[in-house]
Amino acid sequence: MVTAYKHEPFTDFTIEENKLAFEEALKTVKEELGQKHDLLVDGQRIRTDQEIVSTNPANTKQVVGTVSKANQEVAEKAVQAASTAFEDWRKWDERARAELLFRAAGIIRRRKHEFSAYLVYEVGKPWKEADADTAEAIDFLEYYGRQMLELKDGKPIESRPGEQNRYIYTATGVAVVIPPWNLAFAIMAGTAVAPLVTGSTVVLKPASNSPVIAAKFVEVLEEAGLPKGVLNFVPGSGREVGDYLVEHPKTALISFTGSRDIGTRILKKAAEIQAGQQHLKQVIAEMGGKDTVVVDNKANLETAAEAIVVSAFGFSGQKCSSGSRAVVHEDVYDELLEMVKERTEKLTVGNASEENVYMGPVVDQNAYDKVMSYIEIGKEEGRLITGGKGDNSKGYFIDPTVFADLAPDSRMQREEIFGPVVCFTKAKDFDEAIEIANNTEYGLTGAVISDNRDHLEQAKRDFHVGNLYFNRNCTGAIVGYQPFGGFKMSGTDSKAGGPDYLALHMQAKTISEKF
Ligand SMILES: NC(=O)c1ccc[n+]([C@@H]2O[C@H](COP(=O)([O-])OP(=O)(O)OC[C@H]3O[C@@H](n4cnc5c(N)ncnc54)[C@H](O)[C@@H]3O)[C@@H](O)[C@H]2O)c1
Ligand SMILES: N[C@@H](CCC=O)C(=O)O
Repeated sequence: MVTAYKHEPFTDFTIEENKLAFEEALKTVKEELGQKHDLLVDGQRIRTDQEIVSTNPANTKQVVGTVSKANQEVAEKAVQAASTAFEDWRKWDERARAELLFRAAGIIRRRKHEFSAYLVYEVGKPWKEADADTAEAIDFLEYYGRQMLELKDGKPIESRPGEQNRYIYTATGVAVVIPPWNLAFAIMAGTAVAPLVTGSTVVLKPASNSPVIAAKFVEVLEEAGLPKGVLNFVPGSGREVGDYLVEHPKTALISFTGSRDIGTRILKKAAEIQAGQQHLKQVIAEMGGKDTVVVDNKANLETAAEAIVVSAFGFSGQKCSSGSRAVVHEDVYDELLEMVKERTEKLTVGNASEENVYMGPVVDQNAYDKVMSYIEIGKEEGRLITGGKGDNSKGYFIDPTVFADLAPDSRMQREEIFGPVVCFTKAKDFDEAIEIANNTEYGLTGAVISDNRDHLEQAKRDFHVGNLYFNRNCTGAIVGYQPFGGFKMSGTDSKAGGPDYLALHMQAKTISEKF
């Protein structure tokens, strides 16, 4: 019997003991930084001459680790190993596969601060964000393990006298898993273990900004007892290794999380039938967002200001769920803008390894350049209220930035910026606010701050997003509580951390027997 699923609690760093424990973990991990991490193919560790050097975005001189880099030859071996291992792994008892996930969750829970400390150094996560990322990784392991136990006997269907019918789920085959760097632990771990627990084998190509945390996770799975070939770890270039894995005729399932451009490229490539391919590839693609906080005229403005600031600036706006747009009723627009400005100016920006830093850096030079160029566009399209400055002398720091008076169809209000920038647009009434909120090609998350029940009901019906929140921020979905995934160009709406997610990784089989 397993206990009922409950999400992993977040660490309260105001408790001295927790704060000291985290500082200790940061110190220990700092001493470990710079290690070399190998590829893993068919249970064999491989060290290559070519390496990915992972550095701390808050202090670019600090090397977090170097990770061997796969090429197409290694990728080929990884697919072949996964294909061979599949024949045995798919026959494992579902309970044994689920228990492996529970063991891995236990290992991570015991070393929770160590993993969070790696996230602080590798992607510049402030303490709380790093802690939440690790907690979510644990949640995915615990939740998907339990989901597999629920699905292991299939789902009930009707039988008739003399005829017994069954509906069961079977494993798919070789799964290629391509995660992003932003929820560097949670999404990487969650998207890797979902196919694993269903009996598929995995080739994991981590994001190049966060390969060290992925290498640490692979070690955990080995320690938990994962057999050789079942998970193969091949960090490498997206174009070279990513494309190769996606196109491979033995790839049966692709689980991608990342940008719209790469996601749509993968969907297209996966649809092309390769020589020797005998199946259609299943694709899960969770992509970008342009997420809106809508504020009504009858609303608690304290709640609204808090929701806008948390949604926009948590992890420096580098979440697909980040609320980069505020669409506000004209009656409360000026007052709310002033409240958001005040709150924003109180936020602390700095090296995420220090306590009480609200916002760390953005992840790399490309991200820095991209966000700074959007800030220039913002100055032309709107009115700069606060922020707007960056400093990349030591790390990639950008001030939390607020723009006002953006046209609904401006570039700032349509394109994903993926940085600490929020843009205000005025709406004459609630109907117009929802219309503006829906006017992007994305449909991932959204929030409505309103005390008007009719308007909340209207938003349920008409606000076209996969994750809709009322009277709170639009980030921070919790596994098992707020299954996550978007509409439109935000993806295939797979709802990670939800009851339907595992089924997307399997093939349903109907078995009918006459007596
Ligand atoms: N919807 C979601 O659940 C969700 C969650 C997190 C992030 N995101 C989105 O991810 C993006 C940020 O992450 P990112 O910068 O890592 O995205 P990205 O698209 O640049 O990269 C994602 C992954 O794809 C790989 N990749 C790159 N080129 C490839 C190719 N040609 N073939 C195969 N793989 C390739 C990368 O190496 C990385 O592992 C944002 O758009 C964000 O909104 C979405
Ligand atoms: N699931 C996360 C976002 C993942 C994308 O970056 C959230 O709900 O904030």
